[in-house]
Amino acid sequence: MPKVHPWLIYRDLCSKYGDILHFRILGHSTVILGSAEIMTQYLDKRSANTSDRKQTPLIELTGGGLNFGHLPYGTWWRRHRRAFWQHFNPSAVAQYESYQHAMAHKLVGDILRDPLRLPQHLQFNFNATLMKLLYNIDVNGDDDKHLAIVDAALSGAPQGGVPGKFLIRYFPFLRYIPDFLPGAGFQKQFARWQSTANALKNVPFEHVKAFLHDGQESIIGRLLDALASSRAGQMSVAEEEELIKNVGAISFDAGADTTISTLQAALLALCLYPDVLRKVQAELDTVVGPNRLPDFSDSSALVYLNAVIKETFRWFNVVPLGVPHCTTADDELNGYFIPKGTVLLPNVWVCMHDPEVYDNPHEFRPERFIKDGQLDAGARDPYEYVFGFGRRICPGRHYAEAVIFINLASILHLFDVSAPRARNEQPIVHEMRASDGYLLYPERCLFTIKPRSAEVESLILG
Ligand code: HEM
Repeated sequence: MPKVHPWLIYRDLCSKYGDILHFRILGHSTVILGSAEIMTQYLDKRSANTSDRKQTPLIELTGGGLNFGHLPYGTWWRRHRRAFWQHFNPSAVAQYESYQHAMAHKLVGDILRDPLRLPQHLQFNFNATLMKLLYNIDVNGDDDKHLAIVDAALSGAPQGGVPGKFLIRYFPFLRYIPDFLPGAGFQKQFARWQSTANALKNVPFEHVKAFLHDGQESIIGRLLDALASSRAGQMSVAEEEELIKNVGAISFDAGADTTISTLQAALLALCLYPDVLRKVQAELDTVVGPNRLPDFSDSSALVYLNAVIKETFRWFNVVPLGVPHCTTADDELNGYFIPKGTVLLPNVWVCMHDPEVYDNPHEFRPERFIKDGQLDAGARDPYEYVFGFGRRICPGRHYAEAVIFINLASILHLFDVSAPRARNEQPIVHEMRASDGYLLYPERCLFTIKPRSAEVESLILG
């Protein structure tokens, strides 16, 4: 399997052999789905048989056991998903808006005080907001112990997804090699990752349990209350608690890197396309005006900003090959036999950069989503692809969209972003490089960020 930008290699192979591409490696079948039509046909419309996940010991070993996104399709996964969705469906997410708005205000204050640490401020904002909503924990500054737990826990799991990084993926018996043998240093690394994942699952959860009867409101508290009032359920208390812990922990594991990476990509795009930045700021000036920060109620009037967000999702796919699905039973797709257990990889990147659908797809051009002054309902909508498919579609998508909207609107209303300049005054060109694993991260993400006017400070500080 190609390790570097595999979506480009699959695109070339698919243009030669068709949009269903089959590989067989060490007895395991993998199918690449190479067009938007085939992804919708197979992963959305036939999701009863295409919603499983391939199991590998690496999930547990790298601490990914807390992420129910890895669970096989079945009752245990469904229960997690139902509990998660209760608190992340559109009307639940709407209840978090006032806190998200307050945290966006804090974010612009942090940027004003210390603009050089923009990526760290974005990370703090995302994790601190979730820590409050999930556990009612107020974090204190960057060196907060709960944030340290999140950071430590998120370092392991993505490593398990790096193709070829650990041979255990292909030879599971290697997991039993004792750690004192030469070459078995990975065992110590696995032990560390599992211990940090356990801390993320347990420490904030125990905090909620300790304060459960003090009338404090939080998502995990509400799930625990529901557990207390339905003791006659089908699951033991231990199972229920395990599920609740996982619902909390996955929000960081699945949500943080994806959302922060998308926000950074939007800012990066606006550095590279200053005309787009000027247009979005003109819109904010008209709709929001100089005397307040943007709010969620401005969203329907901020057509251009919403198009910028859609274009960011299209232009920069954080998960370019989606999260692999897997078939539960033998199947047939357009005349091809698909064995049970086949891994299905949707090449999301290719359908977001299809020149037949998006003219000049490598250009960042939000106008492609606007018609007659409104968002164009006829344009291919990135939200239908970048958040995955069928029964596995990302259940955190409404939360992610809200975070991205309010933070981006607030930053762009108050600050100018541009590429930093080298000593010879030339702008430092940003590079888009894939980080390890299946997540794309804009690397070398450097910005110059400055208040748009002298009034910004008083607006932020009130
Ligand atoms: C830009 C932001 C995000 C993107 C692009 C994104 C994308 C994805 C994708 C592609 C999947 C796999 C879907 C599939 O299997 O077809 C997924 C799964 C998931 N995401 Fe997100 N996500 C984002 C943010 C979030 C946030 C903020 C949360 C939580 C608050 C979240 C929670 C989840 C969960 C729980 C799953 C597992 C679903 C399952 O397997 O049933 N995501 N996401």
